[in-house]
Amino acid sequence: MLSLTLPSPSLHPCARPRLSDPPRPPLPVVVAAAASRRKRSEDDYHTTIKSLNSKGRHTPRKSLGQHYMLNSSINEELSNVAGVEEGDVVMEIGPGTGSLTNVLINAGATVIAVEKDPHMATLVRDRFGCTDQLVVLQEDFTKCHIHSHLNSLLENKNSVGIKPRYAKVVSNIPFNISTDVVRQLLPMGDIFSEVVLLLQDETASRLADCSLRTSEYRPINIFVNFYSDPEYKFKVERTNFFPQPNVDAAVIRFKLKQVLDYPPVASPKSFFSMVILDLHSFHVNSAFNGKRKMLRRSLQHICPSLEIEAALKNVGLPVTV
Ligand SMILES: C[S@@+](CC[C@H](N)C(=O)[O-])C[C@H]1O[C@@H](n2cnc3c(N)ncnc32)[C@H](O)[C@@H]1O
Repeated sequence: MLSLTLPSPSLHPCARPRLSDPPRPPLPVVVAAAASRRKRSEDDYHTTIKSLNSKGRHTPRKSLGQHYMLNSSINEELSNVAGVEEGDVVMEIGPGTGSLTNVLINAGATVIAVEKDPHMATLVRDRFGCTDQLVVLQEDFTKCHIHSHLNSLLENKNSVGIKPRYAKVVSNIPFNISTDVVRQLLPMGDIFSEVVLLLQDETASRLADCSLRTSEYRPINIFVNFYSDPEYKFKVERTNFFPQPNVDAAVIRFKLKQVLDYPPVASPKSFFSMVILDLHSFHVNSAFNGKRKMLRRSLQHICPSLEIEAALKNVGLPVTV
């Protein structure tokens, strides 16, 4: 005969002690924290599909880049690449069914998850209902006030003495907001130490592997290298997602620089106005506009050619460069 054994209530993370329970000796802080967190099991193909089929909506939304991760070892790797550990604060963009969220929580992090789709926000909230390790914000990340959300969480951690000085970002993001995410997060070295993203493979290589003085080096590379040290970590085949996208993905890590480590420019704003026209779209102007033009001509909208020539001489470049 099949017999089902219910887990002991005292093992459940939400279980409260009963009056009839015998008194327990106090646990050391680290052990107590780990014990209060029962490891939730890994997500695989079946759990992800089951979770998507729950609550009556089945079809992933293309407009929101909903390609769900089916391979929990890739989620583990994402967390490892960011070195997520007990007490960390991690921001996750687009938790979806919560498969990566689960890994981050199991690693001991407090997760602040920003999900645009109200259906998925409810799903992930319900999944982790009783934990204090998760805050779900139903918001569009590209319009989110990250500093205000993060600062209060980091301050709370600080007050109990286990504040990591910086938070981390670990996310499998919709490919269509990659540029927005990079533009928004990389200048935030004051609150994040690293940003680990699962992006379209081609985008990840373009952001991490381009070297100066090659034709692939674009304005966005100047931006990325100004604010961070990027590193392409590994490729993720498209077969790991549901529904399967038309392209492969890859994990990239950006180690964010502190303000003191930025290249020495008078102000980042005026520097970027010289090399890039529009930081929102990375449309080019200025130095990148017309690579065959002389700089003294293409930068004329910033200051007179004579001043540009003097500046070029000052750094040892020919005035016709
Ligand atoms: C590629 S799926 C990843 C889901 C989940 N993290 C996983 O690995 O299976 C992207 C998720 O981001 C959400 N999303 C799309 N656009 C968003 C935005 N602008 N802000 C926040 N979340 C967004 C989608 O609803 C979806 O849940």
